[in-house]
Amino acid sequence: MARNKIALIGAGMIGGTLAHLVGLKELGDAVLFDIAADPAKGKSLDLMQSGTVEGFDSDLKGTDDYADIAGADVCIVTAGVPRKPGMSRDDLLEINLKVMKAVGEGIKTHAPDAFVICITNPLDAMVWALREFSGLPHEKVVGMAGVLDSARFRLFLAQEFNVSVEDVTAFVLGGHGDTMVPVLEYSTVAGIPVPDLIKMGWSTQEKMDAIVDRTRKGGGEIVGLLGNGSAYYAPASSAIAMADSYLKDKRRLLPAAAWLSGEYGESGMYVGVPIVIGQNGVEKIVEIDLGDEAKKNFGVSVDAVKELMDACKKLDGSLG
Ligand SMILES: NC(=O)c1ccc[n+]([C@@H]2O[C@H](COP(=O)([O-])OP(=O)(O)OC[C@H]3O[C@@H](n4cnc5c(N)ncnc54)[C@H](O)[C@@H]3O)[C@@H](O)[C@H]2O)c1
Ligand SMILES: O=C(O)C[C@H](O)C(=O)O
Repeated sequence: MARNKIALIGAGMIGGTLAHLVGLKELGDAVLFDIAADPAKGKSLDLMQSGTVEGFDSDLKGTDDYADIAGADVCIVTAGVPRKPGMSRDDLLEINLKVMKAVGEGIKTHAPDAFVICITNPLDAMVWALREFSGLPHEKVVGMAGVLDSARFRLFLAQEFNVSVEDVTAFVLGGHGDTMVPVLEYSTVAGIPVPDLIKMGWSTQEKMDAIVDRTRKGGGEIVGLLGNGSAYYAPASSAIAMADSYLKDKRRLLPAAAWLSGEYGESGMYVGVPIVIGQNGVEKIVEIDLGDEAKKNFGVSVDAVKELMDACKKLDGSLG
């Protein structure tokens, strides 16, 4: 049986970490595509040499030739630039939109059957633009952010309740920006809803509010500490969880930016919602019943994404 082929478009900090996880988890072979070919080739060699020690046989190839991604089962897109301290993700829009055009056309020509996971920021507008430029079916193009934001939310909740992260479930919905919506009423410890845990005296609403706030600012906290670039370990793990669900038809229910056509009262846009990922890509969009506050916050977040889409349309007439 042929191995899976995973194309990593962008071989920077997340791209390299993705390639390492592909090897360590024996998910298949990977192509590391980057406009900077030599660093991509160097990273690939270094990673394959780590495979000698770790005992994985993935073929990892660095390249700047789109022809090398032909036949990819999955493309994970991190090409572009990350933010620096003091910047918002939205400040990356103009430069990364141009990158999405080149990447979308490359995927359209060379890997039109792939399941595409976009990571590049500002995420919801970039995955929308990437889908437009690539012309791939909407159910085969998704954005990674919700798994990462929810992972942060789960970690902070696990630390507050002093329990294993394994037992904490939580959703962050909406756009991947300052308006994202961590949903406390759907967060649980081993199935016990967080609001019930507060009633039981395990924590307080004030502490939960602080955790929600820290989650919303979770990317910026790391950008500030790193000083030059943004998070990459957790983003890579999050995208691999999505790729794994697709490749193994696991049908995991994960929050991700997906194309809406009527769900949550919205159409013609990408935003973070719970989806089931299986062999066909987005198998289902799950419409959970949001409380009044979460619904209002989700609306604010949707409007913020729409503003970014409008900005993209002004910058590139073909998106009109
Ligand atoms: N969605 C999320 O949750 C999330 C999380 C973390 C980072 N990000 C975003 O992911 C992106 C990548 O982050 P990173 O830390 O890997 O950055 P990085 O700078 O380390 O890597 C980006 C790579 O893209 C390459 N590149 C630039 N233009 C290209 C093009 N036209 N074609 C191919 N490659 C190109 C660069 O040479 C570089 O190697 C950033 O936009 C960042 O904001 C998103
Ligand atoms: O914060 C960033 O700029 C990177 C990413 O979106 C994150 O949330 O870590």
